[in-house]
Amino acid sequence: MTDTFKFELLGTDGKARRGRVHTAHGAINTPAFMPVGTAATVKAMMPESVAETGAEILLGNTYHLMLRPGAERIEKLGGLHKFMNWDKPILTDSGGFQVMSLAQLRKITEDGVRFRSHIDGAYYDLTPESSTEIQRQLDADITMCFDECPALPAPKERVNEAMQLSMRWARRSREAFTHRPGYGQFGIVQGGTEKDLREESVEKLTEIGFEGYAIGGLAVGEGQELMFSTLDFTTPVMPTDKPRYLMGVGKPDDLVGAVARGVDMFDCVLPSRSGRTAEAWTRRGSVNLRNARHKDDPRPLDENCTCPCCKNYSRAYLYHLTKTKEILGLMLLTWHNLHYYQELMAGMRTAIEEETFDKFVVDFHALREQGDI
Ligand SMILES: CCOC(=O)Nc1nc2cc3nc(NC)[nH]c3cc2c(=O)[nH]1
Repeated sequence: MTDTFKFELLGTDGKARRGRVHTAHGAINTPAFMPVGTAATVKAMMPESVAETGAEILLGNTYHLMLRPGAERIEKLGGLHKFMNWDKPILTDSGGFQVMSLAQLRKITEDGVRFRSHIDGAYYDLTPESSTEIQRQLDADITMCFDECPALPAPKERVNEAMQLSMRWARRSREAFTHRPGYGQFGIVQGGTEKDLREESVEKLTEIGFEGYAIGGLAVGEGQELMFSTLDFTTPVMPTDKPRYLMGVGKPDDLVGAVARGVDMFDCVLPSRSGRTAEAWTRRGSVNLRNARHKDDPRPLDENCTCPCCKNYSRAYLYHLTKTKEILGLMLLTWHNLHYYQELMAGMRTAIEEETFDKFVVDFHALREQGDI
């Protein structure tokens, strides 16, 4: 536990960074991957199992939790850590992105967003102030600013409008934030794939001052090349003494490329969602367990993986569980995928410490080109 929120930059290798974020509920080694615990659970996983994969922080979704069971209820029950039996750090999103992707009818005004719940159709408002208050009620160690993420491709004018609105909302989010030792708030850089807009957004956010800075507005359909080129001119103008968090990313090769471009933290539903759609991620690429070629295969998913799924179960068994829609299939594949993602992050942390990150990247891609998985 720590009483002050801080980021230690422990080492670098090129633009890749090795660090540690200290929060009220513990430390997070970076580069770090955050499993997504949408409705106060990482689907198909016990929290103890999530911790066993090596995860040191989880992401909670404000939009889902405000609708059900409600932030007040979770606050009364002692906060999200107690509610879901996770005593390590939690980062909550601000709800903005999920409202735009999940809610029915939504109306954006200068004040915030009015929307209808996708659950019961009731009307709700989210503003920078109410989003920040909800995240406080959840007792999030890291609170995110309320922002607007435009879908890409979009005309520069539209991207600029969304960025300027998000910067005004960032100031209101900061003013509504309750400063407590060990708790931090991250600003969210917007600006699409436009260099000048990204630079202006960083300038405006660092003027306000946050404990960390997220890169929003990406992984929204722009493709990996445009995402990487945007990172190439965005991370260099971001503060070096604060964590950088790329939201919603990504596939293993996205993570490796983004760490190489100076990103410290990630979240993505991919490993847990793939665990429920019979897709396993391995160091050699992804494996679809619905494919009949696995029916008689006695090998584990990955001989080199040390997770309970690879240590004790064959592909034939995983294929059987998939075909029969057995719950254990969801559990084992989710566990494996989250374990693999944490192994990938641990490997990158070690490579940066040893200044062998370039070799790590070469080996990472070589294994994936060998095929035969
Ligand atoms: C996780 C904290 O994010 C927020 O509070 N706002 C926000 N969330 C995003 C989530 C995203 N997921 C993806 N791809 C899967 N892209 C995203 C962008 C944002 C964003 O700009 N802003």
